[in-house]
Amino acid sequence: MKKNIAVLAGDGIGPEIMASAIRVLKAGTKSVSTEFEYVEYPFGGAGIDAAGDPLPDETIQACQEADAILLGAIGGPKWDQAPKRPEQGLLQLRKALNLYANIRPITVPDSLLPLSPIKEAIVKGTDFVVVRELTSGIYFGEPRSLTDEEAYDTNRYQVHEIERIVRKAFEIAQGRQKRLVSVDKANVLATSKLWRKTVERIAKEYPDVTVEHQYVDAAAMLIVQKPTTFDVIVTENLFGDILSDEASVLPGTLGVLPSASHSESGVSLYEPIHGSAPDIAGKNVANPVSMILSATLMLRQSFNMDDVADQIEEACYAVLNEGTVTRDLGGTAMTSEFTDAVIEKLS
Ligand SMILES: NC(=O)c1ccc[n+]([C@@H]2O[C@H](COP(=O)([O-])OP(=O)(O)OC[C@H]3O[C@@H](n4cnc5c(N)ncnc54)[C@H](O)[C@@H]3O)[C@@H](O)[C@H]2O)c1
Ligand SMILES: CC(C)[C@H](C(=O)O)[C@@H](O)C(=O)O
Ligand SMILES: [Mg+2]
Repeated sequence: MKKNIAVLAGDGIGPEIMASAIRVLKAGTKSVSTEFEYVEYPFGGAGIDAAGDPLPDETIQACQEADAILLGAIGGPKWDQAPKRPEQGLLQLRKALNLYANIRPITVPDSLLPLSPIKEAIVKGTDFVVVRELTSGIYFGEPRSLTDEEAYDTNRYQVHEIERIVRKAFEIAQGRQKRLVSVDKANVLATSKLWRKTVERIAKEYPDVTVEHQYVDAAAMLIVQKPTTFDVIVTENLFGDILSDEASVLPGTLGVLPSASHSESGVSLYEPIHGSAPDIAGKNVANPVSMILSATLMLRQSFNMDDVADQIEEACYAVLNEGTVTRDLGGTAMTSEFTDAVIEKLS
């Protein structure tokens, strides 16, 4: 059996961490019967440079036909003034593929406890999932306007968009600790009032899951104050973006956090939660764990290959445990050295 993986390495550290993840994937899957074919397509700033568009036609078509998509990261100062920025290409891709459910697991493996900036007593055992709505809300709402005098965006949610992400979160909670926290700003926002009402209604379909509502400002505090109290968090697009970056303080770096994005029935996309890190790009110092773990999410969620995913994850954690860590975690390992060490564990 052959699986076609569309590879969108993107910009900045994207190509560096993608090269690492693909090397690890090749090592981890070398003795399985499934054959993986990795084909690169231009995307983001690299898409603008190659084809004048952050999401060239060839790229979107290849993504639609692929068995899974691996995405590195996009963006950077080079394209900040471009008529269509790399970030627009990313939003367009998510929308075109209907990737409404962005799953962001936040874990702090024991190997990272000594490196976390937060006290071990607080952070030990952190293991929760942010279920972020990804194709609606203020990112996509119309009208929007920008002049020198005034600017506005529109936060809009239709009830069916809330229903499907909330159901997804309940299903994920059912497979975990059965505790769901819905994060909103229902004391102020109309969208959040509809969100909360919808969660209350859908909750009746999942009586085995306990539900709590938190305002986003309080949730932002609790994530770093009592991270182990969370199991599954469901929230709208913008809040999910912000809270998941905040949660990277728990493991100590954005460089270890992966994500998976799913539609109702089409292809899924796997990408780190962080960006292209222009400040460290091209230096072989980026932490590739976020991309490697995104690849393991692909193995699990698109191909049911839990065994290989387990082996790769264990290899990563073993290497971290030995103190081979990149600069973001206070170490000196280069991206390629870390990758070599993971591959050695797999062989
Ligand atoms: N999904 C995406 O492709 C995505 C996500 C977020 C931001 N962006 C874009 O990336 C560009 C840079 O944004 P930013 O600087 O605000 O955020 P960023 O996530 O790129 O970087 C924030 C900080 O985290 C560090 N960091 C991120 N990933 C790392 C890794 N793997 N290893 C080590 N350190 C890492 C960076 O060096 C930087 O100090 C912008 O153009 C932004 O729009 C893209
Ligand atoms: C680059 C940007 C559009 C994107 C987002 O806000 O969704 C990023 O921050 C992310 O988290 O993937
Ligand atoms: Mg983000």
